[in-house]
Amino acid sequence: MQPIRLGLVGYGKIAQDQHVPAINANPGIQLVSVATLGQPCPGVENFHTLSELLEHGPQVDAIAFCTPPQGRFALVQQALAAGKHVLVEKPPCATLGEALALVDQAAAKGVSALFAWHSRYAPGIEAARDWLASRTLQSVQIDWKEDVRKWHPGQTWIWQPGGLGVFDPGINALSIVTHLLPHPLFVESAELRVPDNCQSPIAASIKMADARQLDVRAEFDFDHGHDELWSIEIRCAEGVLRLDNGGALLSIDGVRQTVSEEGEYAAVYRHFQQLIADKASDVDVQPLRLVADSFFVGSRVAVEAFYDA
Ligand SMILES: NC(=O)C1=CN([C@@H]2O[C@H](COP(=O)(O)OP(=O)(O)OC[C@H]3O[C@@H](n4cnc5c(N)ncnc54)[C@H](O)[C@@H]3O)[C@@H](O)[C@H]2O)C=CC1
Ligand SMILES: O=C1O[C@@H]([C@H](O)CO)[C@H](O)[C@H]1O
Repeated sequence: MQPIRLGLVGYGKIAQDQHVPAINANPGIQLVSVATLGQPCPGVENFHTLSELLEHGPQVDAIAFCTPPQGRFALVQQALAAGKHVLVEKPPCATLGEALALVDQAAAKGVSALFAWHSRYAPGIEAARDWLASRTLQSVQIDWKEDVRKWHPGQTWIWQPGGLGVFDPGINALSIVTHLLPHPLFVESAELRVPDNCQSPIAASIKMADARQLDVRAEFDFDHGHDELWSIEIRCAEGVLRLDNGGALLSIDGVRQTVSEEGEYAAVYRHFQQLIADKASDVDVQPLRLVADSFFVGSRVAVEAFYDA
């Protein structure tokens, strides 16, 4: 069977750190071209724009999008209009409306679309989901804290409208809990702490619940120390489940559990391959809805200016 011929748009940090290594390790996918405004990708044909890639590059079956969320909607629409399958990094778009439009447009074109909530593919997630399925949930505590200087060095887009600020990593935690919990969540209140020189928050506290009043709290911090804290603790009547290191580690009542050995992005691309084979899509917008609602109801607290350097 011929490998999927893949184009990629936005050869930046995550494309270099995760996407290209995962693609190169998957014999069923071949990266053939890149469109990017930054440094070119070795070993493939490079272009500055998606239009040039589509018009002058080698034939592609699918396109992966690793650009910032601002402006991504028009790019993905262009790929869908050309009949390409699409894999879209999180968050899928800068707004909920754009994401919902992509869902409809992919279905109308009959191509496969994947909103790549990469944290849902962390090694401990499916084992956690299986354990929780028969448990009585009591409360959820999310602590998602990292250093933006380490994970987004010099990326000014993240502080601009549509860049989400601390919700850029925080949405990963929301993608996990919306995958693990049985009922939809609603934002009850939020506090967004916005630096004087930024358009998006550097920290946030969010209170959520489901229709059965499950108490779900989240603390996000983008100005955390060098050692990340990416943890979710779910207290149940039968015991306490804890995901650490972004879902890579799973413990139940303090006992470490056996988890998958597959990395997040290897699993993302294996899932994309399967969706194309099944002529299906996986385009959940719940995490983005919770972010949008946090911005709707969140109180703003001005905090001191943030400087990357
Ligand atoms: N930095 C990280 O650790 C992670 C980032 N992500 C997500 O991946 C996306 C990208 O993030 P990063 O790679 O960190 O950003 P980045 O700023 O390092 O890379 C973005 C790339 O897109 C290119 N670009 C921008 N507009 C373009 C356009 N119109 N056409 C072609 N290329 C264009 C830029 O030249 C740059 O190379 C974001 O949505 C982010 O949430 C996901 C997981 C981890
Ligand atoms: O999606 C994201 O993940 C974190 C970090 O790379 C941990 O995986 C990053 O801040 C955010 O964009």
